[in-house]
Amino acid sequence: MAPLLEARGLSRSFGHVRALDDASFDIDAGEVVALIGDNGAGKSTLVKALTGNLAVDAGDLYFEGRQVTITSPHQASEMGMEVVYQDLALAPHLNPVQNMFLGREIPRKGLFGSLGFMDEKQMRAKAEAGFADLGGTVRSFTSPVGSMSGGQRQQIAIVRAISWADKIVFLDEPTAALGVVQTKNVLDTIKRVRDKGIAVVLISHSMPHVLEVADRIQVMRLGTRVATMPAEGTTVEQLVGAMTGALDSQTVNRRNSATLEDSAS
Ligand SMILES: Nc1ncnc2c1ncn2[C@@H]1O[C@H](COP(=O)(O)OP(=O)(O)OP(=O)(O)O)[C@@H](O)[C@H]1O
Repeated sequence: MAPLLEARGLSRSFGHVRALDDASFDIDAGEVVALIGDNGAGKSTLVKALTGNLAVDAGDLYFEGRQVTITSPHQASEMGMEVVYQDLALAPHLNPVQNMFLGREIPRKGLFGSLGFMDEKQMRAKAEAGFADLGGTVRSFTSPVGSMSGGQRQQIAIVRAISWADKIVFLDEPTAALGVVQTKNVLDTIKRVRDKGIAVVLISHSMPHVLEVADRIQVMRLGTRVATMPAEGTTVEQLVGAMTGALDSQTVNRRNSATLEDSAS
């Protein structure tokens, strides 16, 4: 069966920097694929190219087996794909329900048709169902999200994304700057998203998190995919080796061990 989303030979340069250099990618429905690579390897650029946020110089995209051109984030949304960026793009003064429907309010039908108001009751019910479904730990639907913890905000952003995306959610460093308990909650949320049949693309620098939650790992180096491996049976040392190019040498040298320490902390 064809992958849900596949990229072949994507290239994109910024001046003399080849951010993507013949890069490939693929993900199946209901699969968690981690995208790893050193700083500047091209992970964010690849996600932008896959979700209509960046035009490529060359390469082809296939969605559910059909060749497609995705020219805007709106088009990606319509196809069932959402991106959760590191800044989460939540409005801090609004509550989780209002954030979930920001820009997508459900109009209330009145005697004279849509009056342009949000149907608060309907939105709240949908939001609560979304959170209950994912077993999230968000306790208040009425407090501003700015008053909530980083882990809760991350979960709100994920629930918002999957409320609108039924095919693929892209998460850019969702556990960065989170504590142990909050990280666990977010990783559990990712697993439940996968269990709903929604594919998850996870950009992460944390190898332990990647190994815990991903089904498959795609390694990028210098703008291209250099390795794809199943998470099961793969070690942090092998991932670091693939990222740095040391895998073939079978030796994890001192520098890699240091990188390992950094990423595991
Ligand atoms: N808009 C841009 N203008 C110029 N150069 C860019 C632009 N976007 C990305 N690049 C360059 O492309 C390369 C790949 O960047 P990208 O952000 O995709 O890497 P990354 O793997 O996501 O890195 P990180 O882990 O640090 O976020 C880098 O050398 C970066 O400086």
